[in-house]
Amino acid sequence: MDRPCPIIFDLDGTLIDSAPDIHACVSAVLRQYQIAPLPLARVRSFIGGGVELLWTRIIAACGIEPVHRPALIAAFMARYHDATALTRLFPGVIEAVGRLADAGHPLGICTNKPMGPTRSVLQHFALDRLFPVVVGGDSLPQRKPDPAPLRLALQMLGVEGNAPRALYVGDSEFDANCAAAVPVPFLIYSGGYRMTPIADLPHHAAFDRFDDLPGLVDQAMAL
Ligand SMILES: O=C(O)COP(=O)(O)O
Ligand SMILES: [Mg+2]
Repeated sequence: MDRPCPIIFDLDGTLIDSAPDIHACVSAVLRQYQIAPLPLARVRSFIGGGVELLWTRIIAACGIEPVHRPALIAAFMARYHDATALTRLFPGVIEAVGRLADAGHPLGICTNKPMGPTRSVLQHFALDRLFPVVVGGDSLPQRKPDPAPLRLALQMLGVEGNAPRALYVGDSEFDANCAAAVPVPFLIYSGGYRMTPIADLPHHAAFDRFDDLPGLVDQAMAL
């Protein structure tokens, strides 16, 4: 590698499979309100835009009176802030991220997940030491696909400029459109929570296995 390249990662659906924990927290809150739970796949399809959008979608899907929204979100956050029991790293994540860190690439996280649960889950998997920069869904008024959170993460890693030399790695429509708006090249992980075909999303390259990520990074940097 000639020069290190800052690499920012999305979290839910990219590094971690957190949908089972998010689903469990949602189900517990719905049960509290005597509302029938939604299947895991349905809740998974609602993840990506952060907690506010998640609950907008749940409220619409379950036909809940919008007046309950603040109480539902508060009850959800009380469970979500340290929900890690059902969350797993995607296969090969630790090895791939470790290799990129060892190669000297500055690493960061830009997620729409709020900072509380983000910090909990990074600590739980001992990933906090690998990611000196973390921007969460409540770090700024804007969330992905707005480019502001990713621009902030890049700035915190010392990257400046209108089309910075950096990479974003994510799984969803929110990530693809955010990276295109910055703009930075986007590497999409196919195993996450995306609902749109990869071909319909702006991206530089796609990967199915984290073992392939370090090689893809080298290729992207050679451009
Ligand atoms: O919490 C969400 O809805 C999405 O989080 P992500 O940005 O890490 O995918
Ligand atoms: Mg994601």
